[in-house]
Amino acid sequence: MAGQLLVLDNVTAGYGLGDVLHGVDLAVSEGEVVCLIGPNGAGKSTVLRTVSGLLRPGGGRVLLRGEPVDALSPRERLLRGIAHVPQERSLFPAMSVWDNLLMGGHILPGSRGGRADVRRRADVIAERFPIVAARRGDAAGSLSGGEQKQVELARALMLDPALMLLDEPSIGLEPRARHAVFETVRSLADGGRTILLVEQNARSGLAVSDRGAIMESGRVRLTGSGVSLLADPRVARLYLGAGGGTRKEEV
Ligand SMILES: Nc1ncnc2c1ncn2[C@@H]1O[C@H](COP(=O)(O)OP(=O)(O)OP(=O)(O)O)[C@@H](O)[C@H]1O
Repeated sequence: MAGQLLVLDNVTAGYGLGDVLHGVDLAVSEGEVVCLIGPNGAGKSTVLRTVSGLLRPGGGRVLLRGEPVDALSPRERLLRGIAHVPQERSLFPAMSVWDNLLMGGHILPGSRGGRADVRRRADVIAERFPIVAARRGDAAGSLSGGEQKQVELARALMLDPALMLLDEPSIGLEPRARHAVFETVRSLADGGRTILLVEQNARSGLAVSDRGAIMESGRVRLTGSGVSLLADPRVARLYLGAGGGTRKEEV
């Protein structure tokens, strides 16, 4: 299909004790936001790791713009535009917010990586993330979890990535910070960013996504538009909380 940025074709992968992914097929088009949902242990984070290169697939292919990237290192994939924001905190806590942001750009090769270019890009991004401007000199570790997540998202944007992989960005955050994360994802989506998102807050995740993909036991079982999955009674019963009502922990 034209415009497909990322394709996973029959991908198998695991951590040495047998496969966790048992033939994952998934495609993400340019400019599309796709949300992976499913029970704990279904393999959602593992899918993101096979895309960013933290894990090599045992079988199948991962294609970026039609070219296999399976053999590339995480760094090489980053340079091709795949930015992974992991679930766990990933800022350097003793470094300032600003230096953390600049770190996001230093991998840029050649002239794109010139210090002035990196600073200019950081200035542009700081305008979009008020927390970066407000706390730029503070140690990143002194920020709340939600604020750190915003800085992580800002840092990932330093490379102007072709594809953002966001692993449960709302997990563990209090409601206001969770809301802010979904607002950020929505504004990235509105700006045309291509995103593969993993979310436990399935309702909120699907609401900011063009499409959802439901994973179970290492396979994608069902895909559909975010709107259609939200309206599907089986999906509502299994993944969105009984009766389709908004669960307390959701935005
Ligand atoms: N580093 C690892 N080493 C060994 N096994 C792992 C590792 N990471 C994940 N697993 C196992 O792989 C399986 C899938 O985990 P994964 O984190 O991809 O699931 P998930 O769908 O993202 O679920 P969750 O919402 O719980 O994170 C689980 O059985 C998990 O225990």
